[in-house]
Amino acid sequence: MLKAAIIGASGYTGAELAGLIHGHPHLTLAGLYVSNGSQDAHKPFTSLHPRWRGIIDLPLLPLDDEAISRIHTEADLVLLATAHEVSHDLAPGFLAKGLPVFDLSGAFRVPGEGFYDQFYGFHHQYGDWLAKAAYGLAEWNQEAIKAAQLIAVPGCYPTASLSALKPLQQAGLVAEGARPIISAVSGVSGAGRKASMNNSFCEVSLKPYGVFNHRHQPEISYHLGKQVVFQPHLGNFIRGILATVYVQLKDGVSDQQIAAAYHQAYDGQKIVRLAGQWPQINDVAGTPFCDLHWGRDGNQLIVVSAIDNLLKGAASQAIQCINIHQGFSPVAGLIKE
Ligand SMILES: NC(=O)C1=CN([C@@H]2O[C@H](COP(=O)(O)OP(=O)(O)OC[C@H]3O[C@@H](n4cnc5c(N)ncnc54)[C@H](OP(=O)(O)O)[C@@H]3O)[C@@H](O)[C@H]2O)C=CC1
Ligand SMILES: CC(=O)N[C@@H](CCC(=O)OP(=O)(O)O)C(=O)O
Repeated sequence: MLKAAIIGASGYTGAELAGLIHGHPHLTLAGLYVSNGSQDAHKPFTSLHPRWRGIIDLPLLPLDDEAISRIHTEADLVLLATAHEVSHDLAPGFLAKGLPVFDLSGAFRVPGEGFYDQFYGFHHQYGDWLAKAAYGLAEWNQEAIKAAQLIAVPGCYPTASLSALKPLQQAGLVAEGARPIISAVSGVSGAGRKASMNNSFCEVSLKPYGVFNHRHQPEISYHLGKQVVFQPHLGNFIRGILATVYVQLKDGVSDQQIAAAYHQAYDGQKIVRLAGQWPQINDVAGTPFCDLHWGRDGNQLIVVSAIDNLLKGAASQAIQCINIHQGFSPVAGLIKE
């Protein structure tokens, strides 16, 4: 069994990771950590996440110097379920000790001079690690994930969007001049567990946000190799993302070419399902799946992609990355085989 330490374990994605690792055939928990000074330090994990009561009876430990030394000596791998700047600051220390790091934040996803200053509001200090990190889009980057010590698990909207778009782009079916348009709705858990006015129950209402300035637009464009228009919306539900993607096809693209692109990409991949009907959030919430379906009218293609933002959009994709990195079955701990 490999011992996995989770930093940020009281948060929404951290708690999902704890549950997945607890049930994983080859992984065991090597500590659940929160910030040094967290108001939740030393509380039982289950006092915040009672659905794990009687199952994961571990305390939330403060990440002080002693805890960091303990992780260095006792853990086999580290999961960072922390904010971007926190991951940026923490990852290099664990990497320097030789530990593999799986980071759920955006801190190591997109290389490029000035990218973090512009889209994340901080100056990136670790260009060497940024350049070496593998982008953990599990169905697409297996060789890089296997080889890297640092895996940057993609954002939730990028996972839904890239899963829909990459087969078409790889097959060369997308019209040259036109930008694919992604209109996506996320549940409120996408904003994390910390209280804010935006995610308070009485304030949440279906609405757009981040118009022309959301950091996932450049993440999607960079990893697709083509500029996209990306528009997120906040929905009044807890978990899940539904992304509707509008793609202009090249002249002459046949139905068979579209189907072949998706089948070539995903046949044999158990997590991405070609649903055969329009996906809906209820079919994927609480699961590691990404469901896809498409329809066309002439050169206009619409692809719909549905995921659970906390799972395929974060925690279960991190487990897929660990599985690939360690040579386990790619779906170990996620789907019964
Ligand atoms: N929510 C989602 O759907 C997705 C989130 N992500 C990314 O994953 C990361 C985690 O997101 P999410 O789970 O939603 O966030 P939450 O806000 O729910 O949780 C953040 C966690 O980090 C802990 N934390 C904060 N500061 C530190 C610190 N200095 N050292 C150690 N632990 C710290 C918090 O506990 P405390 O403050 O008590 O210390 C808490 O456990 C973020 O980078 C997010 O962008 C990625 C994809 C999807
Ligand atoms: C609803 C909501 O607020 N969603 C988050 C996306 C969360 C996510 O994917 O995480 P990364 O920040 O790690 O990329 C947002 O739009 O910022």
